[in-house]
Amino acid sequence: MTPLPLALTMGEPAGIGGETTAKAWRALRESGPAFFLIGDPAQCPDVPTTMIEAPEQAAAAFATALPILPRPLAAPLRLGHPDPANAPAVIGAIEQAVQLALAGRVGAVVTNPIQKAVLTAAGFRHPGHTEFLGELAGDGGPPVMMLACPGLRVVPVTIHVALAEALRSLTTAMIVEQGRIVAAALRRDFGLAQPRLVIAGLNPHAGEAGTMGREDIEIVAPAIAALRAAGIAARGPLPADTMFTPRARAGYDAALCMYHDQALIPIKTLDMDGGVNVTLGLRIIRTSPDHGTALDIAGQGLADPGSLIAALRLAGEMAASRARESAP
Ligand SMILES: NC(=O)c1ccc[n+]([C@@H]2O[C@H](COP(=O)([O-])OP(=O)(O)OC[C@H]3O[C@@H](n4cnc5c(N)ncnc54)[C@H](O)[C@@H]3O)[C@@H](O)[C@H]2O)c1
Ligand SMILES: N[C@H](C(=O)O)[C@H](O)COP(=O)(O)O
Repeated sequence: MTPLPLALTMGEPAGIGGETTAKAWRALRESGPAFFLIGDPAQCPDVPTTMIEAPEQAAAAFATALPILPRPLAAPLRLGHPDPANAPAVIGAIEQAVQLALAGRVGAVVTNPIQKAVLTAAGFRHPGHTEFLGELAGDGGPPVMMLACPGLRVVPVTIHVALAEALRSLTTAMIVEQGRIVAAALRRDFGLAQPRLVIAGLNPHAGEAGTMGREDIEIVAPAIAALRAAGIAARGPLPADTMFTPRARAGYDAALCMYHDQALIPIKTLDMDGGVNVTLGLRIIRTSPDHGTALDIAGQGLADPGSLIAALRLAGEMAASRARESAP
């Protein structure tokens, strides 16, 4: 059976998404996975494109041209210069991709990066895709952000909030709920029978026995005990400064971190061009490159497509694995 195509959203049209999409199509056109762009043909002027009316037409066209399900831009495309007038198309592409995934017409949603402040200025209420997707396709719990590259998976328990707010909002219950979602996803989608989780401490030296803050004793440690009581292999709180060394990384399958940059600095430093952002805890599969819109290099031919290619490949693998699981 031919796999379902992947829906790739336009992202911020003034960013590098069009360039990396075209480069990814060139890299994957023979091997797959087949995907189509929900976007405007002006985004990809350097590759052959073909307009499709439905996802079902994408696979047959993919080897010879990049299939595009058209969503025209309201304002002319100027690379490096986002126009809020295009925000409805950017948001609409995400909504359309999710609807197609919920209807079982695409295998997964892959998102190109959005320029968050531009969407916010246009009235978008969500700080990122993760939170928006939680609203569109949540599965009863919170959406969970996991970034993955060969040899490292990280999960920021608090995501797109100011650091002061992250510290205020962190609770034992959040860590436990996300730990459960991560363990279940690693079993289901990543083939790990008994995933090993580590939990970062919040404070320097994981609080140094309470002498550098009591959060690790009062918030983080009880979460680890609860996860262990639920049969999940979890340990910590670990001092965050040493838990990403090669030796330490060999001892776990995913690291839960207490705030955004604690998780994302190590993985982007290790593998900016190969890391993939996966949203767990949804009713659909969603992946994304780990980088942003890179407005500073848009239109210069410098954008590395590696992370988008990795995101498309991982989405294809996850979709194939779920299709096998649900086959009679
Ligand atoms: N999934 C997403 O939608 C997503 C992810 C991350 C950031 N963003 C958004 O992107 C915007 C810009 O964010 P930022 O500047 O912090 O990060 P960024 O990843 O866009 O850029 C950081 C630096 O890395 C470079 N870079 C990024 N991707 C590259 C690539 N593929 N090839 C070569 N160089 C690359 C850029 O030129 C820049 O110098 C913000 O609005 C942010 O919120 C969106
Ligand atoms: N926090 C992510 C990062 O820095 O890479 C990024 O902003 C993506 O978030 P969404 O997938 O929620 O848009």
